[in-house]
Amino acid sequence: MVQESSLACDGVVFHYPDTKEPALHELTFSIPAGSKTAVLGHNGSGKSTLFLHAVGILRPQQGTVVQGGKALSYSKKELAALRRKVGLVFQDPEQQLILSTPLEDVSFGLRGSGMAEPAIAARCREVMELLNLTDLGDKPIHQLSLGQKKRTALAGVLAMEPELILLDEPTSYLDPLSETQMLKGLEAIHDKGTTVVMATHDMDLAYRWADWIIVLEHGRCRAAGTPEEIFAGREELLSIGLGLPLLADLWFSLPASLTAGQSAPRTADEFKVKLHKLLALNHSYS
Ligand SMILES: Nc1ncnc2c1ncn2[C@@H]1O[C@H](COP(=O)(O)OP(=O)(O)OP(=O)(O)O)[C@@H](O)[C@H]1O
Repeated sequence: MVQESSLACDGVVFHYPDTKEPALHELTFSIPAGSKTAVLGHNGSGKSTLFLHAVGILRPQQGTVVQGGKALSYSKKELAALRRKVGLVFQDPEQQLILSTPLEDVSFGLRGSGMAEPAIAARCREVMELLNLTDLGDKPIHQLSLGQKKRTALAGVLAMEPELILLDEPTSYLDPLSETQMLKGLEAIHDKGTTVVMATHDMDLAYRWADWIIVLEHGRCRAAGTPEEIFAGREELLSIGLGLPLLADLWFSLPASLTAGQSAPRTADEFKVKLHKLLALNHSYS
């Protein structure tokens, strides 16, 4: 069965003015609809440039961007529809937050969509509760911490209920509690059928969170697949040059005779269960 794609690129080339190398270099990949996709890649590999193409802020000089099965044509009407369907959360919340308080900012897009005031209030309440922002609704944005600002920027995008949400480094600089709150919000929107795509340098997060992974290198797609395929072994991981997730590193450091034929565990709990089984099995043969 061919899996429906939420976002795809076919041979996309994009060169910023006055730069030597293209930022996107015949980039081709597909992100399955309904997936939780992590986009991995070194600094400068093209992740942010790709996201700007996905929302139509940048337009490829060659190739096509496909959203919901349709190649973008960049007509005014289509771009307006695209921005309702695809939400982008910037790495730096300062680029996104434009009003004075979280409540004003989160309701801004909804007001623009012509929604009635009681429905706007209910939607804002729901997303702010989901991201633990309820008590901060009227606080001046410039007094919020970075984690609170990042969650406010996400709330503004979630309120619009996009089909596809793209997040550029959503958990960078967050403490563990803020990261958990952010991931809880993403889980809730994913459960409703939204495709969630995040660019991240956090290999441990990508490893435990994603169900589809894309690896960019110099603006090209170096690898794409399920975490099991991408993180199939130490050599593959090292050849991608992005470092090993801790759990995969520990798993692959066990004797191969013990782990043969088994996929590496993706959460600490899964790791403990697999390890206990291996130890029990090994003990019964000794
Ligand atoms: N506005 C710009 N003008 C010129 N070059 C740019 C611009 N924005 C990005 N680039 C270049 O395009 C390439 C891809 O950058 P991009 O920001 O997409 O990478 P990234 O993978 O998101 O990086 P990071 O992990 O550091 O956020 C880099 O070589 C970068 O220097």
